[in-house]
Amino acid sequence: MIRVAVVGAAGRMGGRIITAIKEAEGLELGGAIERPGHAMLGQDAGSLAGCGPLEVAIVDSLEEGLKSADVLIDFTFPEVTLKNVAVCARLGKMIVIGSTGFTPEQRAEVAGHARKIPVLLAPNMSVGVNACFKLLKEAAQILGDGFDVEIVELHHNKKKDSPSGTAVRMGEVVADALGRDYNKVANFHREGMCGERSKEEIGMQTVRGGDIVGEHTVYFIGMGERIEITHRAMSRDMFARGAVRAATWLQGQAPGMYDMQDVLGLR
Ligand SMILES: NC(=O)C1=CN([C@@H]2O[C@H](COP(=O)(O)OP(=O)(O)OC[C@H]3O[C@@H](n4cnc5c(N)ncnc54)[C@H](OP(=O)(O)O)[C@@H]3O)[C@@H](O)[C@H]2O)C=CC1
Ligand SMILES: O=C(O)C1=N[C@H](C(=O)O)C[C@H](O)C1
Repeated sequence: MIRVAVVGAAGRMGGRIITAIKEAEGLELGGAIERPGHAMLGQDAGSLAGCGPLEVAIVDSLEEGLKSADVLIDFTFPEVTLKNVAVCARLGKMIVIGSTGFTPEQRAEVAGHARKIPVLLAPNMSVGVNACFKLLKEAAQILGDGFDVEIVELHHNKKKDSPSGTAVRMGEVVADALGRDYNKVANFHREGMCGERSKEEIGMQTVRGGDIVGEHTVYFIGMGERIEITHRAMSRDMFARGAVRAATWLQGQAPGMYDMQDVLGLR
């Protein structure tokens, strides 16, 4: 039995992940962690998630929450995850990271800890989005420099980071395939007399509102024709199932950085 702890247990993703653990074969919830002072501390994590009591109370100490766990699933925020991955490295526990919004420096810090433990970091755990990454690479290679690339993402009004981690990865995949540096060609802002569009830039647009789970469209816009590759998430459950699949896949892996492309055999 693989014992999984969940940090951010009372969050939108935390509850879905706890339910996915309960529904999965060969896994059980080993710990549930929330931030100090959280109103749900002491509550049964399963009851709070809506999947029935699991006899695991939500605690505010990561060390305590990890005592009966082999692997941690972390869907929180970069600053929180950085502290958590350091604790996991110290305790020799594996970690699956779904948090988004990392700077390149923060990603490098996570990778430093991956010298000691297996770390899976993926901005999107869904099979569909990971298939899209492959489709985008191929589309960019076929279409080349003759098509302008624009990326639009839509999310709920509670999302804190922008653009989404998925949109950033889509931009990186397309930029790589076109031989460009994403950090140099991403254009996040057009306003006023900003001039004609450059050939190299990749436009990154963000929409926030209501309860949209997550939608991403990459436009390849040519002269007289346009290709759109879109992924729409209808619920958070496939992200949660992806995270649980990743936690299972990590068992027995050597220390290092992995992502969902490894889990799904898409490398
Ligand atoms: N990789 C993927 O497939 C997906 C990634 N995500 C990402 O997951 C992250 C979380 O998203 P979501 O669930 O919607 O966000 P939520 O805000 O609903 O959940 C985050 C939870 O973490 C808690 N938290 C904050 N600080 C700490 C701390 N120090 N220790 C423990 N828990 C803490 C929050 O508590 P409080 O609210 O009280 O601050 C909250 O309950 C985001 O970065 C999002 O982009 C989301 C969906 C899919
Ligand atoms: O915050 C969210 O909700 C989501 N975040 C991820 C991201 O930033 O890409 C994945 C998904 O789109 C939902």
